[in-house]
Amino acid sequence: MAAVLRRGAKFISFGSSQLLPGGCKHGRTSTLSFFSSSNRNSSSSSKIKVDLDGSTGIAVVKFQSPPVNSMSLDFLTELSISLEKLELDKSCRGVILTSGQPKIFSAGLDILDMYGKNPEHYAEFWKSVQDIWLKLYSYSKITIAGINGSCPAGGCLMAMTCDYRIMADDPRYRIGLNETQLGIVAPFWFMDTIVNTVGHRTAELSLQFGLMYSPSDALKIGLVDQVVPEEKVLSTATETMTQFMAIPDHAREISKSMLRKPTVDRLLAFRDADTKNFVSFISKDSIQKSLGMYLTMLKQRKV
Ligand SMILES: CCCCC/C=C\C/C=C\C=C\CC(=O)SCCNC(=O)CCNC(=O)[C@H](O)C(C)(C)COP(=O)(O)OP(=O)(O)OC[C@H]1O[C@@H](n2cnc3c(N)ncnc32)[C@H](O)[C@@H]1OP(=O)(O)O
Repeated sequence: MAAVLRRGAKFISFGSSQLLPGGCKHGRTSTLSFFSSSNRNSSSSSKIKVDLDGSTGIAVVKFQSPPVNSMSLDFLTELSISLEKLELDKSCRGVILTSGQPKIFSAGLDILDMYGKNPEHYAEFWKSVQDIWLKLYSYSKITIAGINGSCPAGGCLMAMTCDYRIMADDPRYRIGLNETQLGIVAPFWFMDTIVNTVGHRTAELSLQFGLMYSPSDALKIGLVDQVVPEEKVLSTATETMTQFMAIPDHAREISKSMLRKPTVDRLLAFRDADTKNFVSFISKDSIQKSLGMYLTMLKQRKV
């Protein structure tokens, strides 16, 4: 187990928490680009860039929220709007989710949205997390995650909602649900999602230890479907998308929906209770204290 936890990685410890391997720092500015060809349809909000190629029907949705694409309320709202527009757009058949930030797919939920705020904010934030999961887990179009960097917690959850996951072959990158390492508990629908992805036994170990996997270990347990050199992540995602597109949409869509509906329905049935649970859990003094210490440690650590 220790080998799975630590192999090849330089972890930074704080209390019982382990961080992802460090080493990368990020610029906080980003450059937006626009395509002029009539077959391409680009739009860019501040945190999400969408490039839809009308000739292939493939949209690339790029996260561009420096430094680490953390999923803040703003990020989630912008992503939700972009996904909704693409779902309504008949010229789009598939969406590739990837990152425009170096070395990070997404650092997961933005801890600043879960720290030092009031209960109304926590409830609004949590509903937006539920919303993006519901949208992606029941998305009618094909979704592929091009995981070109580390992908902890909420980042891993988002990748797991996709129909297929391709991860860059860089031993410094990690993916997994590390919530217990932060002293928090992954909600039941995070758990359902990982069980559906890797199976019950692997999910038990993964969740209890808060395991973060290297790309090759993630491939072994089926958390990702393919590992390729980083420069090939997008081209492999496009090739894979073409294979999905060869299947009649209605048959693929109905199959996906039948497989995922029970999991989606479970959150829909308990959505309000789940929000209340989250708000009461995250508002606890002890949890706030842990999150505060974790944030301080994240900001202080220099590698
Ligand atoms: C029984 C009832 C249950 C009810 C349910 C209750 C609770 C469930 C609740 C929550 C579930 C949460 C899921 C989550 O997603 S929590 C978030 C988990 N994410 C992490 O732990 C990742 C932490 N980050 C890292 O390990 C590294 O930052 C990373 C490897 C991603 C990148 O390393 P790098 O060295 O490149 O960059 P850093 O210098 O560490 O970071 C730069 C900058 O960004 C800030 N930051 C990093 N991650 C986050 C984050 N998730 N949110 C907010 N801010 C983040 C970091 O502090 C640095 O800031 P600054 O110093 O530049 O100001």
